[in-house]
Amino acid sequence: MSRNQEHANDDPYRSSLPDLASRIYGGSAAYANDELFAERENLLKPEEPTYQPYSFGHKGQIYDGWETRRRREPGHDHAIIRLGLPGLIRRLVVDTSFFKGNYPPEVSVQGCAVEGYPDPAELEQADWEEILPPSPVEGHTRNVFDVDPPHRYTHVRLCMHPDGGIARLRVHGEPVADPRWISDRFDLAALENGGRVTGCSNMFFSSPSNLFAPGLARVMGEGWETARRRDDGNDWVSVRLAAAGTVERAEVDTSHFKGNAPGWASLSGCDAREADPDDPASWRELLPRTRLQPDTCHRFRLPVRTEVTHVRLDVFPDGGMARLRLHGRASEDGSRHLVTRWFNRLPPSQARAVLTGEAGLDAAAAAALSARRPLSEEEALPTELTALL
Ligand SMILES: NC(=O)NC(NC(N)=O)C(=O)[O-]
Repeated sequence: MSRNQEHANDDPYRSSLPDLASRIYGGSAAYANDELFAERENLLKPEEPTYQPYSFGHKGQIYDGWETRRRREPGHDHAIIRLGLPGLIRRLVVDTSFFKGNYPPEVSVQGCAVEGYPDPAELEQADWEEILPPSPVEGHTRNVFDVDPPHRYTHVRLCMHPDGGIARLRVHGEPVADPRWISDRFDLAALENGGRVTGCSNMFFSSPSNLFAPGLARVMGEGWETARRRDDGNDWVSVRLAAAGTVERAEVDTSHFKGNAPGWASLSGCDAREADPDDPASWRELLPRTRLQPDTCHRFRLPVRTEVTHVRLDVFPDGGMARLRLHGRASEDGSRHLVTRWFNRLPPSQARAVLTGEAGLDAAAAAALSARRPLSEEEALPTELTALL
């Protein structure tokens, strides 16, 4: 774990991972033991925090964050967040912007993974695992912590030692889909299914990860937008699919981009199981250069159907796009990858709950299968797991 109180932009890889807790992806501030001064929901707002000096409500100065009262008893304050995208957490940003005389001297973060829809009282009883031990933070600062916990979490708990206020909590990480919710044909590029941006020519105005976010973009800022190009090249983004598979249909959505949609787009694919994605010769055209309209969701059936692990979108010459959907089917080894990646990363308590619940194993058999992890992606799946799909 490393700590950096300057700025997250030193390592674009981790900060460009999606914020698993963001309200944009359905994150929810399920509980806080106290929020007298400012509400816990502010923690998950996608926009940067703001502050207006000398603005007083009934409880005190108004802050854009989560703020508890001054503690007069021993202990600490905590909030529980349900991740919109459960996954592997790689970077925490504890943003104390504008909290100067009232930030917590230390914070800690734990994670848990639970089946179903627990209420706050049930969540308090979950098996919480340490992600960040109590660690000092500065006021009015983006406090960045790189972390590598081994498990896929559905919830995180943020603790302030002993009390205070935090503007935003960002939980950057790699979403890991629950394969029980993946159907035969699905969006192989969607973040929620495990698609991940691997490269991009330009992200001046907004992040390419937005292309693969759930739902529709509400405004231009929720898409991917490049700067105006002043050379002969073209902009592009590449994505590693959630699983190896065949893309059958693409949705190329330029909604909200009216004066800045690309004129044309093309798609190409690469199979990293047998070729190097860094070698331009490894890429094969899936959709030829095709004219686009501004502010339009285009749907294309792909003329070339071949198994790929990566897809690249080229836009000509530049511009912005709201969403890119790549609907298709996982290959046999791709399906196996989706199941093993999920199952191997479940904390032991959730693995046992899955196996004794839906899979119907007794406690001893569940413990034995759980202990066989990590399962190899090369071998056939145990029947108890295929039965869940
Ligand atoms: N001026 C303050 O910010 N005071 C208090 N906080 C709010 N929100 O008024 C406090 O005690 O932390």
